[in-house]
Amino acid sequence: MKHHHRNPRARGGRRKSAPRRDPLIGFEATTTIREIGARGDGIASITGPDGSSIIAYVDCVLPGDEVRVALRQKRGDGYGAELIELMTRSAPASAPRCSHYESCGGCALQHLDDDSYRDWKRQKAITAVQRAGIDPDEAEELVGAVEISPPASRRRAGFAVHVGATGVHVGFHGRFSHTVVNITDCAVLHPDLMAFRDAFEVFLGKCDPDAAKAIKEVFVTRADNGLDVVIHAGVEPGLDMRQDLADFSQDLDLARLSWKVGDANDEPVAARRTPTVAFEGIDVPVPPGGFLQATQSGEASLVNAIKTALQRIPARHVADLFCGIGSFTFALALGGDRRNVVAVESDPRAVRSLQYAVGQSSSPIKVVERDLFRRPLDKTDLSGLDLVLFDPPRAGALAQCEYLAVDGPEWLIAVSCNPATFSRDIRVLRNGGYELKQVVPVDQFLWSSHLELFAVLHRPKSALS
Ligand SMILES: C[S@@+](CC[C@H](N)C(=O)[O-])C[C@H]1O[C@@H](n2cnc3c(N)ncnc32)[C@H](O)[C@@H]1O
Repeated sequence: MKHHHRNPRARGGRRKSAPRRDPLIGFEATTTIREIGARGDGIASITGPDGSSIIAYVDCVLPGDEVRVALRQKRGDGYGAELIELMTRSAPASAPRCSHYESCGGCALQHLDDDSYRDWKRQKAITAVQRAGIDPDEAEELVGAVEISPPASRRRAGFAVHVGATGVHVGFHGRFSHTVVNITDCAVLHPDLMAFRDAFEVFLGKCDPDAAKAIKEVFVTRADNGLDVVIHAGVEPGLDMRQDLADFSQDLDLARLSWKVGDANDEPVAARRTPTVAFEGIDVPVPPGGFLQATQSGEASLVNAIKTALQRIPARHVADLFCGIGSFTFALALGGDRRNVVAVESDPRAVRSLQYAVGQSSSPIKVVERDLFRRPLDKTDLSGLDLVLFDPPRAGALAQCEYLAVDGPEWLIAVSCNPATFSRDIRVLRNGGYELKQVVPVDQFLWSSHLELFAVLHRPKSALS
């Protein structure tokens, strides 16, 4: 299959402007893609000018593709390389699902057909399980089918903003550049987020350009009762901007719009109603920019997996660690039977939101503000628990897992957004006698290389004696 498709966006190998410190930047070569790597890009070896072998990471390619590439930036043990020419396509590729695929850096795997994509994600989960020390056949058996969120379902996004001589740009950063690509269509974001983006671009075009230039990013979360928007800017908004934003919020019926400068707390500029999400029918206020699972269907997959696991876990006393505003807390406390839950979280605003919802609903939940990296639950805290669920940020929960490995309860549920730290943490728990019983891969970041993992672990009481 010959293509000879010259990439129109490739910038060629001889750029005059920026001084080149690394002589390999800009070096061009022809090669064949070996495999798709963990970040979703193609991996190939090229021969450098001195005959040495260099690893190149190339976007939007398939294994077996013959390509001409130019090295653009140092990346780990190799170089991020730009596709200059797709000389031979190895297999039919899926047509791009949006008009920005080649220029926008948001998706890495749109060009895979649906089956290859599903296999790639499942294999990523299997690899993570193997890296926890489990042999390939067992890993293959443990990992279930991938639960993939549908297109147009992502409910939170951060748009980069650039206002300058080239006009107003609201979108995502391009591949190998700091340019903001004005995304006019997107196959992954919920239509409400895209409608906001379009309106915000028009709004900025009408604002005083100097005031608009201060805006760097805008984060949008789709709560159950409207959008929660946080604008990140270099300076405080002036009076005119405040008034314009209040009008804009009213026109778009936004739930809340806040403004944030640096690390300062976000200041609500238009708080028309408190954004809320419902967990097990209980409305929980969402703090500005607060964490939610990226899609509603991903959240539902995780909650279903928890409820299914609870059917065979005889738990009365449960801890929900890194609980956020309670995506799983209410399911643990109220799903099927009532259980006593201790919910632990370090973000004070998330703690206050959850506390408020617990108070309103008289749920059997105690909310504790605590930094679990510095002060993991210890032997005393863990005694009396039947089940601990932990859902840490990307860094994982190493310190907590070290305590669990020694003094943890019979059952654990691990939820992870980072397969690398998942493998490390599960390895620690297995060394403590836990057995991995089940892994469900949940894909909330369609066509990206990200993957969420849900796992159930069990340590028979006899293993401790
Ligand atoms: C991946 S989110 C999960 C939140 C919640 N389980 C959910 O599904 O909505 C990770 C949570 O860990 C919290 N977190 C981060 N570092 C923490 C720490 N050192 N101690 C306790 N919680 C922390 C974050 O604020 C965030 O709410």
